[in-house]
Amino acid sequence: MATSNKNLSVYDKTTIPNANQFRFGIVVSEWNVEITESLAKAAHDTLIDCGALPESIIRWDVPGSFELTFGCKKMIVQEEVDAVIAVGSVIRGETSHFDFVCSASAQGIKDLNVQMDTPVIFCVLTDDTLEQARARSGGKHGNKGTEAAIAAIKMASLGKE
Ligand SMILES: Nc1c(NC[C@H](O)[C@H](O)[C@H](O)CO)[nH]c(=O)[nH]c1=O
Ligand SMILES: CC(=O)[C@@H](O)COP(=O)(O)O
Repeated sequence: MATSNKNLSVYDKTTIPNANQFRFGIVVSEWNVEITESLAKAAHDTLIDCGALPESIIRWDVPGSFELTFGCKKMIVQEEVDAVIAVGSVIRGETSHFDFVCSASAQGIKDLNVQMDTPVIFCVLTDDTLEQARARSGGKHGNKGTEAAIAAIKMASLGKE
């Protein structure tokens, strides 16, 4: 199912564990800051809406999506968090750099989920245009930050019911 058929901001709180028992990390890329700030705000606000305490949400910023892997790993090691949300926006340019940044960030975050015991949520938009990114960070398709926050709560509670 494509994003166009599933609004990223729709969730049913009755199906989501209370987030008040968990600590969350949010690691945010500074590239395409208009997009990443919208994603990060939606993630933060959704965590709060689902019961997370403001003092239980820790935010760090990194230069770009390539650095998300290191930032999330350091967050897991240094802070006692129950889940980390990796926030980025990669937008295609003139060269193949887009492919390498997308692949590296996706593979790096996947590797953290294999190697570490703390879930890392992939909240990285990989778009061909700024219009596509805007549509998925608070536009017509909702906000991927909201989707990521819900995933973070569900993964933090996995096996703890
Ligand atoms: N072009 C984008 C980048 N590029 C920067 C890399 O992520 C990285 O910071 C740099 O190569 C130094 O290691 N990053 C994004 O997040 N989004 C882009 O569109
Ligand atoms: C995703 C990127 O790294 C890209 O935006 C950089 O642009 P370009 O490929 O034109 O150098």
